[in-house]
Amino acid sequence: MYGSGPDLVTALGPISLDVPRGSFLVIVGASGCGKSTLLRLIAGFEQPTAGVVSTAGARPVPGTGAGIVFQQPRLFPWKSVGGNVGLALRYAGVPREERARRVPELLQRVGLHDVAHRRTWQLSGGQQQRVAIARALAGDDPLLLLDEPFAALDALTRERLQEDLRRVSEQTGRTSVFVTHSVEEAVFLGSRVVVLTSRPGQIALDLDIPLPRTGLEPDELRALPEYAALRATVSHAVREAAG
Ligand SMILES: Nc1ncnc2c1ncn2[C@@H]1O[C@H](COP(=O)(O)OP(=O)(O)OP(=O)(O)O)[C@@H](O)[C@H]1O
Repeated sequence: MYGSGPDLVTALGPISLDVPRGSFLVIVGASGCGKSTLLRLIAGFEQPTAGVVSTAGARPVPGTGAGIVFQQPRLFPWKSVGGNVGLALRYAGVPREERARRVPELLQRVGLHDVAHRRTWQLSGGQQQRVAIARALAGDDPLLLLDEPFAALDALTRERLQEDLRRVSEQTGRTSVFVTHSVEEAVFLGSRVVVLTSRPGQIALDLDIPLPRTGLEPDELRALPEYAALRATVSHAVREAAG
């Protein structure tokens, strides 16, 4: 709950979710249903009014244990692309020599190895969001939290970033929680999709996405009949949940 008295807002209803290590959970729901609140609870930025949140068996401590990517990349404009990633490594306590080795590695992962020396404001929106993802991966935190990271991007860039994030999540084995409005994005990225009802958000659908995580090209995956069926199921649940 937020606020009090006449300003009281119950953002989320009772929610019980267990996210196994290594899974990719996508939370979908209408605007204002509490998706970001749920993510902020997991990150430890908010405390639940009732109930318990625990990550890796302990109460989440803000700023530790999770790499976070927001809708806007929030990069440091006075630093180069590599400098932004290097700073995240420094905050994570990585020594200088190791930082020099790991910055190019992380940039390679998100397809930005050739722009390491550019200023971040010289990059496109999609490239900036790639830097934000590299930065979130830098801490080696087991958890990756992403709050509508691709919402501000054009459709083609968004698709590319979804494809790269799916690959990176497989390669790094991070446990990911990703918030979106997009059913398409949810089914493509998630190993599991949870649809929330409108506020106060509760679980309307909790669906495993048993699609192959490796071995298929993105277009092959999107062309599978099972893909279309899952998309239809989630889409139906989103419409029902919005009331
Ligand atoms: N700090 C706050 N103080 C008061 N109310 C808040 C606060 N943060 C969120 N809310 C309210 O809680 C509800 C859920 O907000 P939240 O941002 O979690 O929803 P959301 O599903 O992420 O929305 P969107 O998809 O539009 O980003 C909304 O009604 C919002 O106005």
